Amino acid sequence: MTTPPTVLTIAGSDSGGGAGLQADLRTFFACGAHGMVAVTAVTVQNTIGVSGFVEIPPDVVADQIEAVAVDIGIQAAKTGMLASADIILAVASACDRVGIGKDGAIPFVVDPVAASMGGDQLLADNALDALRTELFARATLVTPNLDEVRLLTGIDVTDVPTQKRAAEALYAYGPQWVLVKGGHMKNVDDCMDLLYDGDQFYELPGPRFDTGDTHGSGDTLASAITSQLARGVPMPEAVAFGKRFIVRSVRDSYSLGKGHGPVSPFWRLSTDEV
Ligand SMILES: Nc1ncnc2c1ncn2[C@@H]1O[C@H](COP(=O)(O)OP(=O)(O)OP(=O)(O)O)[C@@H](O)[C@H]1O
Ligand SMILES: Cc1ncc(COP(=O)(O)O)c(N)n1
Repeated sequence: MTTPPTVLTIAGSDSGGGAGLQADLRTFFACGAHGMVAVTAVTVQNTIGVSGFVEIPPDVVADQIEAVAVDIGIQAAKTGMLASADIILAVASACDRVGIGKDGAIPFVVDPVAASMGGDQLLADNALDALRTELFARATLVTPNLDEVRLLTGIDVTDVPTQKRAAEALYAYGPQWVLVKGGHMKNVDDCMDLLYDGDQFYELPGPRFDTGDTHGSGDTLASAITSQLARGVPMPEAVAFGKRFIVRSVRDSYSLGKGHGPVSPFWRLSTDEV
């Protein structure tokens, strides 16, 4: 069998299996990629919320990245929960050593996870600066949701013009591409994500499903995009694929436990095409 593209997630574990590295690996698999993991934190989590987490020592996070890079090779990488400024610094320098990032050969998707969908904090307050200066500057693509946009830029996105202004503000931190996700936009019937390359805006419209079962939607979207970048697909097409992928996965999300159920990439295991 042909070796599939090899992709790395640098992310936290969700014991409930809905988000985090579990969602990333599930999506990589559904997209035909070989998934690898540098674990950053182990959360104690279910569908109701996150009751705690322990961080992996920063040098162990860096060692995981280097171990897979020197042996297996990485064709694209993404980040999820990074927990602390020290882990961010360790990830940034490991990325430089192995060539991950816009100045290296390996596409790098930075999903600036700050909190769970239930509002539990997953990133230390003092880590926002490191996220902006160390990771955004190295990123091929950053994929903030509207709460993360507010934390990172102070901009309250309420419509398409403010979504565009936020994309411009985030682009100033140095990523090659910015995707401002519209899942948290209030009082709208659709979910429009906006891609920006410093010059052109690309609108990615999509339906809004009336469901609370969207746990892991951000991770799933970023992982689907990463799996395409690993194949050398150009960014606008990779993001368009990711959007089609997440629309199907939210449509097929399922209820689990007493809280928010996960989005599901299982539809991709049937013979249906996106
Ligand atoms: N109810 C919904 N119906 C359809 N698409 C949705 C819905 N909610 C989110 N999405 C899509 O899912 C993706 C993730 O969006 P969102 O803005 O919710 O990011 P996120 O907050 O990082 O996700 P999460 O925290 O739930 O993992 C986007 O493409 C968004 O448009
Ligand atoms: C380990 C981990 N990583 C990421 C998320 C964000 O996902 P969501 O916003 O759907 O809760 C999470 N809850 N847990």
